[in-house]
Amino acid sequence: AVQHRLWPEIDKMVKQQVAMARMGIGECGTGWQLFAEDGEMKMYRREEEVDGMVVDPLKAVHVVKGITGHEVCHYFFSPKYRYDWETTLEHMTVLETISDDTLMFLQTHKRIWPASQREAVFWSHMRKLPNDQDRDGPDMWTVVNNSTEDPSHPANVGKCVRIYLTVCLLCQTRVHPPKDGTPITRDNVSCKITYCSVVNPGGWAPASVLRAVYKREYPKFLKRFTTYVINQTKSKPIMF
Ligand SMILES: CCCCCc1ccc(-c2ccc(S(=O)(=O)CCO)cc2)cc1[C@H]1C[C@H]1c1ccccn1
Repeated sequence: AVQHRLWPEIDKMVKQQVAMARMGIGECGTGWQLFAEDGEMKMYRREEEVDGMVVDPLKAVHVVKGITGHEVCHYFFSPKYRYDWETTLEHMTVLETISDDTLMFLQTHKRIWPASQREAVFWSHMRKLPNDQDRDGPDMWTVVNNSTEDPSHPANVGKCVRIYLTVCLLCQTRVHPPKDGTPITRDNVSCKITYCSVVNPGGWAPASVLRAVYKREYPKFLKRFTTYVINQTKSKPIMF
C-alpha cells in the first residue's frame, strides 16, 4: 500500500515515545515530583517552561485489575467513546482516517477561565508492540497522539488558541493464570498503564492557572477513563 505522508513521522514518534514511557521515573532524568497518588495510581510532573509558558511534562503509572492493554488502548483510541470519558472535551471531529489504526483529530476543549479556549489538531496511532523483553510474555499496546499541522485547519485563526500536545499511553497486560488450570477470567488479568503527556498551551496562560488546572484535571482524567474501561468491559469477553 502507498505510504501516507505522515507515516515516517508517526513511526519515528511512536518508537521514541514508547522507549521513553518504558523508562522508570528514575531513568527519566531528574526533577520529577510525585504530585498525585490514588491507590495504585502515581502521577509525576516536571516543572518546565518554554518561552515563559508552562509545558510541565507529566508521567502517570497505574495498575488496574480486570482489564487488558488492548482494551485500554481500544477505548482510548476509538472516537466513538471519547465524549463518555473526556470531560474537558467540547467538540471532536475526525479530520482524516489515515488507516484503521491511525486517525487525525480536531478537538476543542472547554474554556478554562481566565484563559481563552483551546483546540488541538493531532494524529492518533494505535499499535500492538512485541514484548521484546520476555518473548512469551503478553504483548504491549500503545496509543500515541501528536499535534500536527493541517492545511485545512490553520492554527489560531478562530477564537481558539491552538495547543501542541504529545501523549503516549503504554499498556502492559499481566496474566496470573489460575492454579487449577480453569479458564482465565478477569480476576486473572491486570494492566500496567503508563500515561505520558506534554501539553504546550500555545498562547500565554498564567503559570499558576495552568499548574492548578493540570493538578486538578490529570488525576481526574486517568481515574475517570480507567473506571470507564472497567465498566465497559466487565460483562464482555476479554480482549487480549
Ligand atoms: C488553559 C488550559 C490550556 C490547556 C487545556 C487542555 C487542553 C487539552 C488537553 C488534553 C488534550 C488531549 C489529551 S489526550 O490524552 O490526547 C486524550 C484525547 O482527548 C489530554 C489532554 C489538556 C488540557 C489541560 C486542561 C488539562 C487537562 C488535563 C487532562 C485532561 C483534560 N484536560
